Amino acid sequence: MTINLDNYGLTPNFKQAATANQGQLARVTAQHRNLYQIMTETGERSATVSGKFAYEKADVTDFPTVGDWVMVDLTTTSAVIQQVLPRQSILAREGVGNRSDGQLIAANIDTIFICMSLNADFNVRRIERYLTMAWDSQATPVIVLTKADLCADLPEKLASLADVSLGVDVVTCSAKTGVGYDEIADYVTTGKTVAFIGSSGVGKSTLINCLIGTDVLATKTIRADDDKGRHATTARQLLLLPQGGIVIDTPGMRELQLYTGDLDRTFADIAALATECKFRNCTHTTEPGCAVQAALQTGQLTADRLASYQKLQRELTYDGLNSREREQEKVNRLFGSKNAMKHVVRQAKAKNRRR
Ligand SMILES: Nc1nc2c(ncn2[C@@H]2O[C@H](COP(=O)(O)OP(=O)(O)OP(=O)(O)O)[C@@H](O)[C@H]2O)c(=O)[nH]1
Ligand SMILES: [Zn+2]
Repeated sequence: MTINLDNYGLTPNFKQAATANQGQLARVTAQHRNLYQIMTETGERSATVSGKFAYEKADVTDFPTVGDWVMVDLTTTSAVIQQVLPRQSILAREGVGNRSDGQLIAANIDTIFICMSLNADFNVRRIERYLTMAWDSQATPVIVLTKADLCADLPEKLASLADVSLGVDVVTCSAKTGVGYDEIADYVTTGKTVAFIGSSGVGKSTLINCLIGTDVLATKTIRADDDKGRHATTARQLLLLPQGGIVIDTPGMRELQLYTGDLDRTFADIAALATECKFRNCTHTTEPGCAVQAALQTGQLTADRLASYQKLQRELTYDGLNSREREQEKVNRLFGSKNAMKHVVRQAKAKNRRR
């Protein structure tokens, strides 16, 4: 059996990168802890990483994830992954517990569909968070508004989104009426890899099933009283669509949290205003000559959007820092710097002595 890896998203860039390495090219289609499923030119295989690889790679982000292009040794009884080719895009989430490193969700995605339903789930601020993450992954985001059939005020919702979507395509769809599905399918052409993110129950499985043409993924009716029942999809998957195109759908994809983000891209309006501020390190709070505050006064910028920007900025500053650095960052935020804090502490002590 010969598999045409082009259908699995192989591009000239990855082919080129592969020539510099030994072994066969393959794409990771699933991951179950340390065991990987890979698609090679001769079919699907199970694989593990080489001992050398595991020994040399310190960071979890160095290990393969679904969507990665890898170099494998297929001459041994069980296939061995020796190298991960440089990624064109990578989606990651915040580390669990006290691990500060990220957890990889998927690699080499072309388009990320940010799904949000037009009824209860609709939340412009949440779209902002997803957009920040999507831009940071290097994949192109597309906003998909689902369940249009349940929405009575579409023009208002679209208007409220306009300030946030900034150049991002917005597709409105409904599984009930079929509207918008062709538009979504247009992004998923042969060799293109896509992923769907968004809250539980917004209709991601419904969309994917529609693209596949069968009910490969079980859609779930949400029951508020049964939290466990909602996470029925367990295996990591990379699915080839019958009409061409690839969908990556992993459990991690479904519960994305903000890990890193390209704030200036998501908030291009605020970034542009900030260049007009008098001080280059302006925090846009109380500084004189602040263009962001000025825009707030004129109504050009809403207080909600600025608050959302500042909240994300705080989260991003804390991300990637260890606990001591986080503490330092809090001190900086409260007192400006450690010296300033010492100054405050000295003053307080002096004041106590005077009493
Ligand atoms: N009215 C309406 N219902 C929809 C639409 N799309 C999906 N649903 C329903 O919404 C429910 C949840 O859909 P799913 O596709 O399972 O949602 P999901 O985003 O995959 O959920 P998770 O797997 O938990 O992440 C199901 O009962 C679907 O039938 C739509 O366009 N209109
Ligand atoms: Zn400012």
